[in-house]
Amino acid sequence: MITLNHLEKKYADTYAVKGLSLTFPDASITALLGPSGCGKTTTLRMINRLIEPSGGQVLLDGQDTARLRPEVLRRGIGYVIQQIGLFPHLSVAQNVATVPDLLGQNRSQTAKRVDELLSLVGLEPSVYRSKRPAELSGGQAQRVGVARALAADPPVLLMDEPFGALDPIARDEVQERFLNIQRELKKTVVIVSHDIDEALRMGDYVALMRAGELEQFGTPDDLVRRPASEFVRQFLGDDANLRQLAGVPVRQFARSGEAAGLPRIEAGTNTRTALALMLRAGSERAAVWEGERLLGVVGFSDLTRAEGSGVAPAGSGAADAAFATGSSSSSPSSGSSSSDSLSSGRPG
Ligand SMILES: Nc1ncnc2c1ncn2[C@@H]1O[C@H](COP(=O)(O)OP(=O)(O)OP(=O)(O)O)[C@@H](O)[C@H]1O
Repeated sequence: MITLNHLEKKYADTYAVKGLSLTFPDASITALLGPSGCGKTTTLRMINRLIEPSGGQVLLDGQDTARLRPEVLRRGIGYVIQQIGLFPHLSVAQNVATVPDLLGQNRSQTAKRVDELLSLVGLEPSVYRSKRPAELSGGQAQRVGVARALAADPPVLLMDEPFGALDPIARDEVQERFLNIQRELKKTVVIVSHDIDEALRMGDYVALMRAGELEQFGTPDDLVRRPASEFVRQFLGDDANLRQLAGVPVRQFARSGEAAGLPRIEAGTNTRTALALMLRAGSERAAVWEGERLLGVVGFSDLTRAEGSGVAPAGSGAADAAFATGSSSSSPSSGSSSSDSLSSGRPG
């Protein structure tokens, strides 16, 4: 658990971060969100002591990080940044293995782990392990960066706009992959973002900052439905409900029911996309699968009446708007069934 205790950073007579007290819950993703210059990166870099605080404390599992040697501290903290900084002269595999190699870990075990991690981030090891960074696309390089940060198996992962350089489609995919990885690895993750969609989608919790201070901490639902101030409401914008719906995986709506013959939908598919896919398939219900495991079924009306779930408030229009992003000319009961479009909707 990471706790910030009246954390401060002052440059000359201006505070970049001021009196920040906040706990990042274990095994969860917390998004640090806020306008440019509000102190997100400074906060993140005070956690791994790339920036030394001017006041206050960072506690890691109750221990004051100021008392640890920075290099010892950083061994337990992965760090992913937008400019990934892969070593150009090393292969992808060597880049991922940087920390395990530094720590003198067993070579063959490391090689196995590197392959596992490359597969996890969606890079086929046999294709990518020998490539040089210059041969990768931006998105592939960022995946290698994530794999490298995970290679040392740190309990804590700090990510500073890790997907910022990606185009929207690639970003969607890498975010989804990361969420899948996180469901398995359950790291304590702090992710800096100024992208509201990303924060609402990725964050189990969101810490919204303003001018170096904390404006609100809560679940995405808290911020969207119970904004603590006019600033929060305005920052999230009028379409916050719709955005949140876009960030909610359809697994949240899966319930027991007869799944035989229903088109398949991957559990990680976001609700807005799920609605569009069901429309396209002309099916009012779909079976929700998590890989090989059937989670249950979901009905069109469950998604369009998301208000009951605490996802979108009644009368928000969120569900209607989500509906319209699909195929607005067809109705759920029209059109031919195409389970292919459902099952190929999103990587599981
Ligand atoms: N080395 C420095 N010297 C002086 N001021 C600094 C320094 N580093 C950051 N600042 C100031 O501290 C404030 C917070 O910066 P920080 O980079 O943490 O913001 P941010 O929220 O991450 O912004 P962005 O989203 O634009 O990256 C800014 O006003 C910035 O100008």
